[in-house]
This record gives sequence, C-alpha cells and structure tokens, in this order.
Amino acid sequence: MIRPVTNICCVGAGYVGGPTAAIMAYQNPHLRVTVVDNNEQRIRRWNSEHLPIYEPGLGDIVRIARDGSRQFQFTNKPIDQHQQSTSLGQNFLQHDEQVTVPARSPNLFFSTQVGECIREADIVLIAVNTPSRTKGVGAGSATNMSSFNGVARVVAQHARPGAIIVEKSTVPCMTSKSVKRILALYRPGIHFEILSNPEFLAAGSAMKDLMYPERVLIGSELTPTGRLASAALASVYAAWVPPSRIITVDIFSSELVKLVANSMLAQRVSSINSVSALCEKVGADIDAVASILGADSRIGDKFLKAGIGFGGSCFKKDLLGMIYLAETVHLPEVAEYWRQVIVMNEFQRDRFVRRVVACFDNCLASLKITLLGYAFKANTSDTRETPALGIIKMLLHEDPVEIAIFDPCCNPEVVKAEIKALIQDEPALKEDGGPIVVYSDAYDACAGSDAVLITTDFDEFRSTPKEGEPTAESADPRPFPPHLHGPTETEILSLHKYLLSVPSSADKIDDPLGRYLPEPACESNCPDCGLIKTSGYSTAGNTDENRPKIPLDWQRIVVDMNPPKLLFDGKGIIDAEEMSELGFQVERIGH
Ligand SMILES: NC(=O)c1ccc[n+]([C@@H]2O[C@H](COP(=O)([O-])OP(=O)(O)OC[C@H]3O[C@@H](n4cnc5c(N)ncnc54)[C@H](O)[C@@H]3O)[C@@H](O)[C@H]2O)c1
Ligand SMILES: O=c1ccn([C@@H]2O[C@H](COP(=O)(O)OP(=O)(O)O[C@H]3O[C@H](CO)[C@@H](O)[C@H](O)[C@H]3O)[C@@H](O)[C@H]2O)c(=O)[nH]1
Repeated sequence: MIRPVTNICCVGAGYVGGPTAAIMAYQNPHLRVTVVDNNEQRIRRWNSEHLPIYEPGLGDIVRIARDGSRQFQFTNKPIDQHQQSTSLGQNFLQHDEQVTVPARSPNLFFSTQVGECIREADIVLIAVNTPSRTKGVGAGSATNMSSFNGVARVVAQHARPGAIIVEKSTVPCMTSKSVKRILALYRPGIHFEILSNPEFLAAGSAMKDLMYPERVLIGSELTPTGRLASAALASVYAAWVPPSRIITVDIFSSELVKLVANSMLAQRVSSINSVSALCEKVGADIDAVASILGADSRIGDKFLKAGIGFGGSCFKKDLLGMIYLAETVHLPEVAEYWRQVIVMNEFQRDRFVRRVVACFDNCLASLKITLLGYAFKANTSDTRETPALGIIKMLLHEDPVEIAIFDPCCNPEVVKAEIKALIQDEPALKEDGGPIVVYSDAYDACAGSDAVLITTDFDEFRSTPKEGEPTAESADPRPFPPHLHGPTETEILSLHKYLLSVPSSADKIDDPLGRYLPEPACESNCPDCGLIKTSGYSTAGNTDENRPKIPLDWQRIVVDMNPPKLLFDGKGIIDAEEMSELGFQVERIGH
C-alpha cells in the first residue's frame, strides 16, 4: 500500500541532494524534507550561513525552507504602474491589490541521523556519489557503487514498510534489480517500490534547472503498485512542475536515459572540438561554422561551443558507465564508439597545451604562464574533473618558472589543497618547491606573465559583456493572477529576484520582501567564520552571488605582461580584434 506523502528523506547532502531537497521543501511547505549525510562537516554547514556548495539562488531557497519566513505583504502591481498611480497623487491601489503572504514554518532539515530519518520517511531519495571505480573489477570504467549500495543496505534496515525508494544518483542500468535484492535480503517478505528519478541539473544553473525543469523523469515497474509509487513521487513535483513535463516510463529506460543524455551532450562537445581542430588546419572559422550549424533546427544551437574539452564530475564517468555497459553486454563496437568521445576530449586539451608550448618554440623555461579559471565551468566553484588541472599537469612537464592561477569563484586555499592532493609525483606548489602560485587577484596573477590562458568561461573574463537573454529577473512579474491560496512560491521567488535587480530596493540588500528570519548563529569558534575572516572566501568560494561581476580591465593586464603578451582563449569568450588592438598576441581554439 502506498501512503500519502508527508515526509521525504534524501540521503546525500551534496550538489544534487542539497539543492533538490531544498526545492522540494520550498515548493511543498506541507511536507517535511530531511537531508541526511554521514559527513558531519557538510551537515554543519548546511545548518549554518556557510552553505557547503555554491549555486546561484540556493541561499534564497534554503533561507525560506530551512529557517521559515515572516508574514509579509506586497502590492500586486508592476512597479511602473504603481509609480504612475502614486505620482498622480492618487492612491489607485484597490484592496485586492495588497497581497498578504502568511508566515511559514521551517520544513527543510539537515541531519547526520541517517537511520532515524529514513525510518520516518514515506519517500527515500538516494543521492550519494557514484564515481568510476579506480580498482577491482571494471576499474577505470565501471561505476563504484559502494556508497550507493551501502545506503541501500541502511535503507533496507530502517525504511518503514511501504516506503518508496528512489534512485536519484546516476546509476548503471538495472541497478533497481540489485536494490530489490538488497531489500529482499534484509527485509524478506516486505514489499518496497523502487523508482528511478535521475537528475538533469547542471552546475552553475542548478536552481534554475530545478525550478523550471524541461522534464522530470520517473521510472517505475509497470505494475499497479509501481504506477502508484510513480504517481506519489509525481505529486511532489506537481507542486511546481507542469504535468506535461513529468514523464513516466519503465525503470530500466529511465536508468539508461540518464547515461545516454550525458553521453550525447559530451559527444556534441567532442564533435565540435574535432571540427575546431579541422578549422585550425584549413583556415576556417569555428564560430561561423558553429553558428551556421546551429541555425539548422535539426542540429540545434546548444552545446556547440568549442573549447579545451569538457570537465565536471559527470560527463566522463557517465560515458565510462555507457562503455562498461556495452562491454558487459558484448557490444564492443558500441563501447568503442563512445570511447572515442573521451579520446577526442583528451586530444583537444592536449592540443591546446601543445599549441601554447609551440608559441614559445617549445621552451617554457623561465616563463610565467597564467591560467584564468580553475573551476570546470562558469558560475561554480566545483572543480571536479576540471580541464584546468590536466593543463597544469602538462605545463608542469615544460618547467616554466611560474604557473599562476586565478579563479573568481574558488577559494585559493581550497585550490591549493586540491592541487597538493592531486599532483603528487613532483613538487607542484611554490611552497613545496614547485612553480604553482594560486592568486586571489587577477592582476597579480597576470603581472609579469608571458602568456595568459583563459580556461574557464567566467563572465568576468569576457572582453564584451555576454549578450543577455531576457531573464526571469529582468521584468516585473506582477500582476499575479488570482489563486485560491495566494501567490505560488514560484511567483514569490520571481518577485524577490526582480526586486533584487531593481536599484530602489538595494537598501534591503538580500531580502527585498522582508520575509527572512535570522539564520542560525555560528559558534564563536566556527572554522568557516575564521576562514572568511582570514581569506575573504568561504570554503565554497566567493559565494556572494549578489556581488557585481566586474569585467577584467584587459588594458591593465596587457601593460604588465612580457612580450609577446600571448592571450590564448581556450573558451571562445574574447573579441580577438579588440584584444589585438590592445597589444595582445591572440590565439584561439578553432582559428
Ligand atoms: N553534480 C551534478 O551536477 C549532478 C547532476 C546530476 C546527477 N548527478 C549524480 O548525483 C549523484 C550525487 O552527485 P553529487 O554531485 O551530489 O555528489 P556529492 O559528492 O556532491 O554528494 C554526495 C554526498 O553523499 C554523501 N554520502 C556518501 N555515502 C554516504 C552514506 N553511506 N551515507 C550518507 N551519506 C553518504 C557524501 O558525504 C556526499 O555529501 C551522483 O550519482 C551523480 O552522478 C550529479
Ligand atoms: O558547448 C559546450 C557546452 C559545454 N562544454 C563543457 O562541458 C562541460 C559540462 O558542462 P555542462 O553540461 O553545462 O555542466 P554539468 O554540470 O557537467 O552538467 C552535465 O552533467 C550533469 C550531471 O549528470 C547533468 O545533470 C547535466 O544535465 C549535464 O549538462 C563543461 O566543462 C563545459 O565547459 C563545452 O565545452 N562546450
């Protein structure tokens, strides 16, 4: 029997578990949502003002769902109309234009009490890490399921009969079969429904992806109880996702499609990167080629940006998961096909470094090379599988006198610790006798440099501001249509975002609607407060998302560089002509 959903437990408080649970709680104030993790430090951070990960918009959601909110009022009239009516000296506001939103209680909790919270849940989401195996059977390609299976065993021991168990992590196809086996082993005779509900959010846009998903996928057994379980999970999403975007399917298809989606996205990046190599040989222009390709609606214009190759925690491991699956079901040609996507990715990154080295007649000795960007993509401090690290490793072999790194989002201390942990076969950091210096200022990082390499597509590095697509924030979302229960949480959030972007509400800084309650206070010896005091950064990086993104002053950079003042754009974000006029020798991928 499937119970009505009142309590959700999400195991894994990482990049997926934290934001997903936060949105579920935010959009369903009547549900109790608890995120559990065995990493005490992570949970302490989620319960404080120092969130462990940086995602634009995450703080706004956590503050309401975790801390609750005050009752507040707003005028259901766009600012222009409101201003017009008051400037005419008349108050045109009608009674029904004043909207009162009642206070809400906290319904998002973070805890280390894994078993206890699982026991109370109607739905248990498993959102733990599933990296590639580094040893044992399938090392190098199979998925390391130790965390996932470990949690499945804990769930099996504690879940209440009838609880719905959801694979939120990206898992190999047919994992639901082994979860079933684990459940049967620990709780023989008790029926649990297992669902697959893969996550498609991308780093840097996670909150937008979760708020406005293109699709929510739910895989279940196609039995009556399987369908009931699927409907129960769908009811949680239905609080904010239109029904047409909630897709239900059989469970193996759902598990497989997540791997295929990432593999196909990665394949597109490798395809355009292979074309960029051709462009460089024949003298064609990759930007023109990509834009013409993108104008064909059958091809589409997304994911056609050539660069230094894809990074991030998902693409490579999910491709490897596809490859391993194909090998285990004896389809070596299929495995080889997908393996080429990874081969091309590595070729592209290596090619980039070789071209830098060639610009200096194959000798970097006595030179200073600067990398702008360490995170694997813009708007994140996530550095997992970042292409920058592979570039640094290759540059180390060329013995430059300094490899300088600057990233506008990552905490320099965290970058240093990571480099120390990941590069062990030779001295890397300056303090260990190596050439790497991590800076907290872009101009210091570039001063006296012979070559500046753009390795992450941060807006701050663009020579001309990115053409803004109209965002949800750029227009006043009011008036909201009348709803029986007042404005929806999505509407309130869009108003909050809009008001943040309006200069007149700047005095209210992060809370233009006046709905926030105080955040939990830190202990006097809070290590994260200490880190901010000493370095200006939190562990999750430069997390003040409302800080203005000040574009780099490239003129200031060029005067402080050594000839040939090489600027190598690895992400296709600068205007080459403009930069050449400033005095840079410009090199670009695909040109
Ligand atoms: N990061 C992304 O952008 C993204 C997007 C879509 C899907 N995914 C998938 O989601 C899953 C989670 O990824 P992530 O990036 O959130 O990982 P993560 O490493 O950020 O978080 C995983 C969390 O699980 C916790 N954990 C591990 N074992 C545990 C256990 N036995 N008990 C309790 N907690 C445990 C860890 O402490 C960690 O906090 C992966 O399968 C990944 O492939 C990730
Ligand atoms: O045209 C492009 C697009 C992307 N990239 C690179 O590809 C990588 C991945 O980018 P992106 O997909 O935007 O970020 P991820 O956070 O890795 O998100 C992917 O991986 C997640 C984890 O599974 C999925 O949920 C998302 O749907 C999927 O987009 C980054 O290094 C990008 O710089 C390019 O080089 N060119």
